[in-house]
Amino acid sequence: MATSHLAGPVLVIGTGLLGTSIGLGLRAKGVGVYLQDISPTAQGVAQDIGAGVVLEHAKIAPELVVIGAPPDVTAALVGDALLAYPNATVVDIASVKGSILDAVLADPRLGPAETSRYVGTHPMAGREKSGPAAARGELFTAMPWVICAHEQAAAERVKVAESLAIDLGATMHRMSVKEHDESVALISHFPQAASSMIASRLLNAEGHQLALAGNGLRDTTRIAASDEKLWIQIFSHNAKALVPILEGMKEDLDRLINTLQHPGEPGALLDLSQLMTEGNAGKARIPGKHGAPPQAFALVTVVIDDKPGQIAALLTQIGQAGINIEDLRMDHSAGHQVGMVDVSVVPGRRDELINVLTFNGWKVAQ
Ligand SMILES: NC(=O)c1ccc[n+]([C@@H]2O[C@H](COP(=O)([O-])OP(=O)(O)OC[C@H]3O[C@@H](n4cnc5c(N)ncnc54)[C@H](O)[C@@H]3O)[C@@H](O)[C@H]2O)c1
Ligand SMILES: O=C(O)C(=O)C[C@]1(C(=O)O)C=C[C@@H](O)C=C1
Repeated sequence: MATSHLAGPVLVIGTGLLGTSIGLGLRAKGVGVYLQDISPTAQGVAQDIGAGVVLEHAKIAPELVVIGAPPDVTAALVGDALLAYPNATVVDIASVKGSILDAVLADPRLGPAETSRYVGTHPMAGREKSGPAAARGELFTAMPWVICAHEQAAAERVKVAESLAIDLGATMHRMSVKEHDESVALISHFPQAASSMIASRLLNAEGHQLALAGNGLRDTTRIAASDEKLWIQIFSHNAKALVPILEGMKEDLDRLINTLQHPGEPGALLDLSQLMTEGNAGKARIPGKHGAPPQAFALVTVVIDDKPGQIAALLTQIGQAGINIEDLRMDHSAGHQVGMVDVSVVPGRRDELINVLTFNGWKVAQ
């Protein structure tokens, strides 16, 4: 078993999607994990799938307590844990950081001895699903994990918080709560708002319109399926940072509407072209895997028969050729017994992959 930086045990309070994923990841590293949730079902399911053992009694001395509950109860749970476990480091993983730090520091039950053991953190990994059954131990691998140590946090406590991120295979980013909240407003909270707004346009769509839905719509609305209860808390806690970004979007939208109201006027096409090229440039700035510079992978589309064993056979073939798959996605062609598999590889291996697959009888769409 891989060695861990944390000695454990770790107590996870709030065993939903994130808390259970943390438990699974730590168990895979051999770290002892206790689980606690206000919902007996949530903690029972987390235990059943191997994320740790349900805490039956309060007599434990955890090295680390992770609060994995929703943002609106997080600060109170941080305070409770700092008092209940006087030697433990306590971290939270909520999607907003400033409002929680303010509430922890204002908690009348806590003095400097307690608050110095608290470190706010935020793993930038998740899913549009919630609850322990959706948890994945690998969720954090190569994903960013933000550490927002406040000014009075003790250095050794920050180190424990960082060990959690490292043990789960995440890449660490240190920043202040203000930098964090402004950053996630742009790269997480705004995309969620935009995706929800796009999907809400579909409420009155006709069946025949929706039947034409392709990847464009699916790509832009995946996170519209996210948990409403969680996101009303995230939006309201980070409203100050989110509003200026929405104002900017409003300006762009007004400009686009204006242009499209008079598409034949001089300059209109240039305006549209600018919208697209600015979007292209923004998209190209999103880093690749492991925070590496953006890298455009080459896409090879393989048409496969829609029958058992085809994908496994395709992947085996690619593996035997020694070519690493960077990304994979599959679509079914409506009404046809075929599937389209998009295989992403580094551009230098694209031609070789096409040759190997074609030689072995696979149908490559070019
Ligand atoms: N979902 C994501 O993609 C994501 C990503 C990063 C961080 N986060 C943050 O992680 C936290 C958990 O999110 P999630 O998606 O795992 O939510 P979730 O709904 O799947 O799980 C939350 C769990 O907390 C429990 N809980 C609620 N109140 C509690 C209390 N008082 N005591 C103990 N347990 C309590 C619930 O019963 C539930 O099991 C949130 O703060 C969220 O902002 C979420
Ligand atoms: O992948 C997703 O489903 C997510 O929305 C995850 C995501 C994100 O925006 O990247 C959402 C909220 C969390 O606070 C962190 C991660």
